[in-house]
Amino acid sequence: MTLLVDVRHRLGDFRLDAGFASDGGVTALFGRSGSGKTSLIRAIAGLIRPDEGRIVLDGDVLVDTSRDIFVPKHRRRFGYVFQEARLFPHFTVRGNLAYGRWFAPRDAVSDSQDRVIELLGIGHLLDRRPANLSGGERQRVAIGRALLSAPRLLLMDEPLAALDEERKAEILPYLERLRDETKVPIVYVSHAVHEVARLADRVVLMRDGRVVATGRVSDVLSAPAMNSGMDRREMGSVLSGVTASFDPPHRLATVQLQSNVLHVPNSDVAEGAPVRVHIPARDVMLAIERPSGLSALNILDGRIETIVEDSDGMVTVRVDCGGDVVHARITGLSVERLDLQPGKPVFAVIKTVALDPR
Ligand SMILES: Nc1ncnc2c1ncn2[C@@H]1O[C@H](COP(=O)(O)OP(=O)(O)OP(=O)(O)O)[C@@H](O)[C@H]1O
Repeated sequence: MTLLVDVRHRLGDFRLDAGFASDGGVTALFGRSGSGKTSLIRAIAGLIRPDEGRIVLDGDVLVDTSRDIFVPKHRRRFGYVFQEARLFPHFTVRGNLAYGRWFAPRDAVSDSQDRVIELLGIGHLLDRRPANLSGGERQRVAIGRALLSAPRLLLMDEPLAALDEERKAEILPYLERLRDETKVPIVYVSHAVHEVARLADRVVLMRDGRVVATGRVSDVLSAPAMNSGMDRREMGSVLSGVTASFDPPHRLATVQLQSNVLHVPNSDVAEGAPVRVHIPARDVMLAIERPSGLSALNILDGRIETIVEDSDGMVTVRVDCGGDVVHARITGLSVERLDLQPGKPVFAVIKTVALDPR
């Protein structure tokens, strides 16, 4: 699968001038409110006809303004999941799913209904109407309906934004299964760094209608790329590892990184499963001696690579912990007091609660 997007479009005073390429998996359009994520995904969906540009999926030209090509929305065969589920209130869940299926072309190879129902855990809800579902359940049905239309591409615009934290946590594992167990490529709009860190393969970071960075999650969500488009408080590091063991009584997984291990809470992931851990830089402290008597479970030894001063008086320190890069946001005063400088060995103390398993 190859998706090429390159569009320019004016909306009142706002100018969208953005492009990216994706070769499958989950591509997150990420950025602050008003950066143009929704406008860009609407252009991909065919809900906006761009002033200029091209959109090509697997060689199929959907938009090419120079040749006056614009394939209308209903002929693109994309699934769309919005912030709110938009189910048909008078249909049961079964009826809503059947509606999705009805749109699938006869010759389309789609996941079977049973498979989709199982994947999203909605088998016990089939006879209910949307009014009798929780927000998270409604959203799972909306995703099921979109999947059953055999989409070539699934577009998801802040699908979790309307849900409370508990519902978000409930639905995220289903989105992970969707990513891992179906072949449908996904473009996923979000302004929540944790969600993107967990779900996305690639990130397209947007600001003021433009793409300011694009690449692997671990590269784009780390400082300093984040500086260019995100709230500094959200800066962090994304580390990839493998679950080495799981301790059910304490609900703690041990994650093997390149040369360190991390203890990650609230995770019932299987041993051997790949995991991705997002560590907000503000939740990392630095020490020049190995601390003892601390409640923090994760203390990694490393060496300072760079120290970057931010305009707000805070400092971002990049620490190489045996091949994994961890960023710490600390005060300039701490840098002076501890005499921190590139090359100096340090210990990165990570509040365990800050870790989020993939
Ligand atoms: N039809 C329109 N006419 C004029 N301005 C518009 C129109 N649609 C969007 N905009 C403006 O374009 C900018 C980008 O909006 P967009 O919804 O794409 O951003 P976003 O990154 O998705 O934001 P959010 O996370 O808040 O949804 C905003 O400033 C918005 O006010």
